[in-house]
Amino acid sequence: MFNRSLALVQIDSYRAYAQQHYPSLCQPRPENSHKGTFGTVAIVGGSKGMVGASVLAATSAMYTGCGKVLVGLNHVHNPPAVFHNRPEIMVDYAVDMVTNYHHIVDTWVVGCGLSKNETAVQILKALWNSSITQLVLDAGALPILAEHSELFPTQHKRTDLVITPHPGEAAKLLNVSIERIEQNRDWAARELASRYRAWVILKGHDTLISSARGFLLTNPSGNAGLATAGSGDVLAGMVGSLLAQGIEAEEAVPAAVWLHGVAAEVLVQMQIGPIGMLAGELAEAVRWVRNQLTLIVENEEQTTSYDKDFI
Ligand SMILES: NC(=O)C1=CN([C@@H]2O[C@H](COP(=O)(O)OP(=O)(O)OC[C@H]3O[C@@H](n4cnc5c(N)ncnc54)[C@H](O)[C@@H]3O)[C@@H](O)[C@H]2O)[C@@H](O)CC1
Ligand SMILES: Nc1ncnc2c1ncn2[C@@H]1O[C@H](COP(=O)(O)OP(=O)(O)O)[C@@H](O)[C@H]1O
Repeated sequence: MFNRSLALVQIDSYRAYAQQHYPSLCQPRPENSHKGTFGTVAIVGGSKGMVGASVLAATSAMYTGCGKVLVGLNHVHNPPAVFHNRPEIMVDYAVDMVTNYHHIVDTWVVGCGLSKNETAVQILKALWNSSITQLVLDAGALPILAEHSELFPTQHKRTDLVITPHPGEAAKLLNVSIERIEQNRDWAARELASRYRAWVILKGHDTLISSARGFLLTNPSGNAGLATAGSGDVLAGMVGSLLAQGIEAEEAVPAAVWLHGVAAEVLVQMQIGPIGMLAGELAEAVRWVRNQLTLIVENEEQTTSYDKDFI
């Protein structure tokens, strides 16, 4: 049993940091907003046995504040039971989603729980060669990119391409060892950014972010509680969500990584982790932090006292 006593969270320093670096995160919702105001994210993934990854990404996209989320499942026609307590999510077969829904989707997030097979390759190829403007490639999409480079011309015209490799995936993309990546993280992030003309989130302790032009940033937030199954899926959903909300990639990409790390820090402050922290708990903490950042605080010394009821 974890300690359910009232936890104190030092949210004010996070708010001050966000106001300086990620002001869009601090904007309260306009009174006249509607679900279309904050964009639609499509998650493509969830192959047999890994549907949970797509649910985690979709849930975190909604908790991060986008208006609508669709999930396109590879292989599984009927939404599995894991979707039953998430009726907010629109679920369809991935191939149908790519064909029929592209006009309503702002940001596509491909790869969470996606197994490598011919259908997955064709889905990614169709999206890569389409006119969609915002594409986030995570997890299962990355080995496809690495192994079928002939299908994915790097001279694309996409406005925002984001790739989110962990060191194992970066090693495959660059055809080097994981050790080489870990010893040369700056080089790896820049090389991938330049090769794919993409924003790169090179994950792990001290996550590195590279812009397509090679500008590097080391994310200051997070902890080892993030080393848990599905926390990368949560991050992918968050990146897609902030982009779909119309936040420029320059801000949205590092902001998502920072917010993800802050949510993990808040959970530790609440004595939920680092050991045993769950990706689903992380997604809920993201919602709480996101809302806290939008509050206007009159007394800067104030420390927000918060109960663990949001979990
Ligand atoms: N509930 C679910 O459905 C879940 C599905 N997941 C999905 O499972 C798929 C594959 O994930 P797996 O965990 O099996 O395999 P991964 O490809 O994530 O990891 C395979 C190997 O890569 C290396 N590696 C990973 N992270 C590293 C790091 N930070 N530093 C150094 N080496 C590292 C390790 O050797 C690791 O065993 C993804 O599509 C993912 O979305 C996972 O996210 C877990 C949860
Ligand atoms: N020791 C750590 N310190 C900080 N962040 C970590 C640590 N280990 C993992 N993370 C973060 O957790 C996430 C793990 O993502 P990933 O490896 O894709 O896992 P999964 O596939 O299970 O979702 C990444 O955002 C990564 O940066």
